[in-house]
Amino acid sequence: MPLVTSKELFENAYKGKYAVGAFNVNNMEIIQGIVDAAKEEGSPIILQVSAGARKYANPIYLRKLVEAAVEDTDLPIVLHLDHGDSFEICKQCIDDGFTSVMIDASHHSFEENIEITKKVVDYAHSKGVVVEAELGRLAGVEDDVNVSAEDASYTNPEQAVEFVKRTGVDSLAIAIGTSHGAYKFKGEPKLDFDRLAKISSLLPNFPLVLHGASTVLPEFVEMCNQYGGNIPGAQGVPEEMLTQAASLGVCKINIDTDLRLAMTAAIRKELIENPGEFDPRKYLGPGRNAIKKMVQHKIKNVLKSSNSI
Ligand SMILES: O=C(CO)COP(=O)(O)O
Ligand SMILES: O=C[C@H](O)COP(=O)(O)O
Ligand SMILES: [Zn+2]
Ligand SMILES: [Zn+2]
Repeated sequence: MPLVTSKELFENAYKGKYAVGAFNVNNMEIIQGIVDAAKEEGSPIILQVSAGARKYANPIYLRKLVEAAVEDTDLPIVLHLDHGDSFEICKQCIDDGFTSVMIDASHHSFEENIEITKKVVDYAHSKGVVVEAELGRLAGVEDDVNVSAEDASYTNPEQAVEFVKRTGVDSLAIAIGTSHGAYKFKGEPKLDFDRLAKISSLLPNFPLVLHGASTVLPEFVEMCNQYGGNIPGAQGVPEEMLTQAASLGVCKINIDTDLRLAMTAAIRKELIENPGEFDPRKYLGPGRNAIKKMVQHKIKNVLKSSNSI
């Protein structure tokens, strides 16, 4: 099966009250770990590429690796641009064969966000590609720009309706208290579920997207710290909150930090326990396994998208 768009995946997810995982990819082992997990769970999957990933791995390599995953597994896989910050990068990815792009003009004014998003939607739709946009601002580090928690603002439900109507966008990332990275909450984790329910009720049958949705699993933070790491006070979104969000119209849940932590923890352990080892396969292999196990757990127990293809 060729790469797919997320249209049908989101329709099914919306009806089934589950979410499709969108995982960030940067190299072969990460792609293989995620895709193996999805294959075992019989789940569709979104592989997303950030501007940073394009810079690190070279866009051609990533695209070819994802094509290899499609050929190898026959799974419904979406190739998605994460946080595209201009029409130009979105167009580049659309022309390169991506089936989905995100235009993140959330740092612009409401009117400018609409204008930029609409331009991407018009081009993408003419090529059969779907578009995700963002309204509201997430706290934390995003797009290489530091947005302080005070500056972050949650999505306005009425504006969300107007935004979707005027842009024709296919899905919308909303801000309800999540943030990118490993330090999401200072005290008790808290998301604005009333706001999510309101947005969802005003936009029936419309897929919402949750960014900054890593849980920062204590198991991996502890393993990193045990084997020479220094990641104190890291905290993410509790898994039950993600499942709850999926039942309220969130059809796409973005996870990157949990991949980073799982892989790093496994590699740290391997290198410390086997100081004489210098074959990269001996530590990248366990890194890939750790990703597979973590993603399989997310798909099965948190996002609940198993056996949905
Ligand atoms: O939203 C994300 C990518 O767009 C990833 O969020 P995390 O940092 O919580 O994994
Ligand atoms: O949204 C942020 C993702 O985690 C991607 O991060 P990155 O820009 O460092 O690749
Ligand atoms: Zn953003
Ligand atoms: Zn994001």
